Amino acid sequence: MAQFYKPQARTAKLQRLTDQQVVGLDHQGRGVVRTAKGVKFVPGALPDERVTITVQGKHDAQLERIQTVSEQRVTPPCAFYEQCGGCDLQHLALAAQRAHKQKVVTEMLAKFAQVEALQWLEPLAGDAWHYRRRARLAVHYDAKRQQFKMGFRAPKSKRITVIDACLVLAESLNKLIAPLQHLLPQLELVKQLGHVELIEFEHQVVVLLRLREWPTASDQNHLEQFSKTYNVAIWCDSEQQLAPLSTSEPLSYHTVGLSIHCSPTNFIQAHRQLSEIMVEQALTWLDIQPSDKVLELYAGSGNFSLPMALAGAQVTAIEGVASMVDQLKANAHRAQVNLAAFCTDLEQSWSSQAWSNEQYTKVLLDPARAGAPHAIQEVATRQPQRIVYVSCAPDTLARDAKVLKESGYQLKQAQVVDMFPQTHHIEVMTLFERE
Ligand SMILES: C[S@@+](CC[C@H](N)C(=O)[O-])C[C@H]1O[C@@H](n2cnc3c(N)ncnc32)[C@H](O)[C@@H]1O
Repeated sequence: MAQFYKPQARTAKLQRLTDQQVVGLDHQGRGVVRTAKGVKFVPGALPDERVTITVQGKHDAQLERIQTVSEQRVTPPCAFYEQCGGCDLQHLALAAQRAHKQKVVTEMLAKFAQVEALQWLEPLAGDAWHYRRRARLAVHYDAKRQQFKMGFRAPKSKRITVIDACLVLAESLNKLIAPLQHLLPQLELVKQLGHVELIEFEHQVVVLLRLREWPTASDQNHLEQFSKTYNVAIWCDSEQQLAPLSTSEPLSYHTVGLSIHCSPTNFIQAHRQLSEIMVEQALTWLDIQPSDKVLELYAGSGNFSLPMALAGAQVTAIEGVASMVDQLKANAHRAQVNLAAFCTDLEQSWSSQAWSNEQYTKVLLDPARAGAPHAIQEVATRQPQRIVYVSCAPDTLARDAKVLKESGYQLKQAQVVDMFPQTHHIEVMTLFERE
């Protein structure tokens, strides 16, 4: 029989390093340690601490022991903190979290764009606990063992950390977790459940079940009962349809000056207080006048565009998801404001888009984490007076800020929005003006 050479499986050697100095925090909230063998990133470690670490790869290391504890270290109050991948900065005092976020943005702007803000405003801050109005819970059902798991993913893993409460979720959502853990394994649909979303709207809390098929009559009865007991609307999103199982109040969220109707699958800003405060700040920075023609990019269902139109500007809103553009148009019609909305992929050439030939005085953009690599070039060539760029990723903001700087814009103001307390995620607003 032919024999083949089989290389031995390589087992990574774990190296333990004691008494290491933590010199900073990176943009993912990990402690930075400079060892003789290069920089290592250590989740859980804080600047000014001396620590023992186990090196786990070229750049990764695990925190084993803290010899000297930072004055900024606090005890994480969440029982699942060690296993859950959700909040990775609970061990850092809140003021230090905010200062760290501002530092990360400052450094990225300097390093990648050679841009410095003329003025940093104090972070926009709200509740630091029970603030999140939307959560997606991962689920897994092991049919053999009849074991159901629902929770958040563990750090850097597909493993689910089962939870019965979450300290950053709005109370209206938090109180549903334990009852859902009890209900869902009893239903037939548990075998085909993709995930569960909990969303707090203005007048209605929604439990959204992602399924392959519509629930059976028996499951519908159980869910109906749950809906009455906990005063929530159950929505199902199957391959065939997205609809509430029974009656649901119209779904809406409040922004400056009006309520915006939306669907449970539409994007809404995470923090239940800060979304509206952030919109107010954008309106102030843009200094909206009735003579303004404003272009809003990545507009969602109109969180910024509708208040700008209510303030009297002529607004053109662009969004890539058709259902959100439909919502935006319906909301504009309801509010009787001067607003045009178009469904366009902003990362494709704008040359065939009639709306792009208009002259705009001001631009607001709020892209997803990928930023706006193409759109920012298009904006820069049009030379609006003011640009407000809202970002949830400082690295792509810095990349796009470089384009604005090279096109004659100055970064006048910047402000961290503490949209995701207890996590390393950063939201920041910036105001650019033509020099
Ligand atoms: C961070 S959300 C902001 C939504 C809105 N500004 C708000 O406050 O609710 C980003 C939005 O950009 C949209 N989007 C992402 N990539 C896009 C693209 N290439 N073209 C157009 N829209 C896009 C998403 O669908 C999402 O609605």
